[in-house]
Order: sequence, then C-alpha cells, then structure tokens
Amino acid sequence: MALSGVKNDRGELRILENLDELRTDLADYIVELSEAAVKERGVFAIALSGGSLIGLMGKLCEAPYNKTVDWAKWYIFWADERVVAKNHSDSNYKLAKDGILSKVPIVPSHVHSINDSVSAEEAADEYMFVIRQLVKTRMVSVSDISDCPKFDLILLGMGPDGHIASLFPNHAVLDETEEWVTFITDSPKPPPERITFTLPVINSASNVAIVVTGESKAEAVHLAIDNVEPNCPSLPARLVQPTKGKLVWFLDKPAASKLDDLQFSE
Ligand SMILES: O=C(O)[C@H](O)[C@@H](O)[C@H](O)[C@H](O)COP(=O)(O)O
Repeated sequence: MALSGVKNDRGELRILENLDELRTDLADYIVELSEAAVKERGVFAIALSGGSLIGLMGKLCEAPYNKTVDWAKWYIFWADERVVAKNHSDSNYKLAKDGILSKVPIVPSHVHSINDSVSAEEAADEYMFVIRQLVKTRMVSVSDISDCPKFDLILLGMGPDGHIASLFPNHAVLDETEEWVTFITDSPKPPPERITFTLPVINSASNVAIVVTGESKAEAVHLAIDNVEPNCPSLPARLVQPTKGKLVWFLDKPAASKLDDLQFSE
C-alpha cells in the first residue's frame, strides 16, 4: 500500500499503488467486514452502487475469496439503481449480476433488487417497504439513534462532480431526511430516472466505503476530503459522515493526486 491514514474527520484513507493492489485491499476489507457481521449477527447486509465499483470488486470471485466467504449469509441491496429493465445495459443489478452475483453462491432470495416494472416513485416506495420488512426481522440491523436501517456495509463510487449513489450536487434530493429511499427523474448522469438511498440511511451504516480511481476525480476527492475554503457543503461525497459508523476511502494515486499534504512512497 502506498499510503494509509486518517485525514481530519473525513475517515480513513487508503491510497493504493495501482488498481491491482486496490482490488486486493478492497476484497480483503469486504471479507473482513463480512466475517465480523456474520459472527456478530449471523448475516451480512451489503449495499452496492453502480459504475466502476463492481469491476473493482472482481477479486471476490477469485480464489481464495470465492471459497472462503460465507456467501449464504450475504443479503444484497443497492444504494442506488437506475429505473430500467433488469436486463438493460444501464441496470446496476445487471452489472452486479454479470460481474459478481452470478459467479458466487449467493442465495437468489437474498438479492434485493428494485421492481423494474413500475415508476421511479413506486420503485422507491416499494424498495423502502422491502427494507422495512428486513429491518423488522433484523436481517438488516437498525440504528440505535434513529429508526434508520443500519447496513453492515454501503459501497459507493464517486463521480467527477462529487456525486455518490444518485445524490447529485445542488439537487433537492440531498435535503431528503424523511424517506430511506427516494427517487429522481432528472439525473445529470444518464439514465435520468433513478432510486437512491438518502443521506440519513448512508450515514447510519456501520461501514461506508467510497471507492474512487482516476485523475478525472482528483479535484472532487480534494474537495470532499481536504479542509477547503470556502467549504463545499453541498458536495455530496463531503456529506457522507457516518454518525457512529466508519468511513474508508479507497483511492488510487491519480485520484489522490490533488490531496493536500500527502507524500507518496515510491
Ligand atoms: O448508478 C450509478 O451511476 C452509480 O451508483 C454512481 O453513483 C456511481 O457510483 C458513480 O457515478 C461513479 O461511477 P464510476 O465509478 O463509473 O465513475
């Protein structure tokens, strides 16, 4: 690992030498959290995003991970999903299914994807209902300071504009505090219709990881992590501040290249 440490109150930074190291470190991190959750609660509730994240999780389908993970205990959710058919190339479900879920022995009934045959609003409502049922049975834990679900791990990517899940800069969706899952119909990143976890749910998780690679995101990484003046309060990634949970950033060197006060070991 090139560098790791805690930065201000912005969580733990893991800056990896290259993508291969990042893939391995990310797989080790996920497996460690899965083992801890299964030991403590008997299950592991993990929420995925779309984008490059899924490819970066690919090591989980390889030895030794594919054989050692207790896949039967995994419950899969999406922190955000595009409202398209499940077999559409834009579907985050399809991305995860093709990239990971079809390659490991996950229990099909533990995979909680959205209803793709209704409107974005209905899909968000239904998804919240599904999560509510699983919170009741404690397949998903509950926050002890709010009534929010407490996912064992929420995995996020970040766009060059600082968006995470489908929470975009300067969008009213950032102010949603009542609902666990909401919807948008005007996403600046296509496709326009999406459902997304809200900030209160993301910030109630036991663990949140933001996985960012590439130089095009270096400025957003700087604005999301460093003490910048004027502050960028509406940069969604900056609003990820788990109340009691732990935030970890997985960055490659290009993504970390504009962070203040960092010296890379060569
Ligand atoms: O469905 C989506 O669009 C995502 O969940 C989104 O939040 C994604 O994680 C970021 O846009 C980063 O995507 P990249 O890693 O591909 O840039």
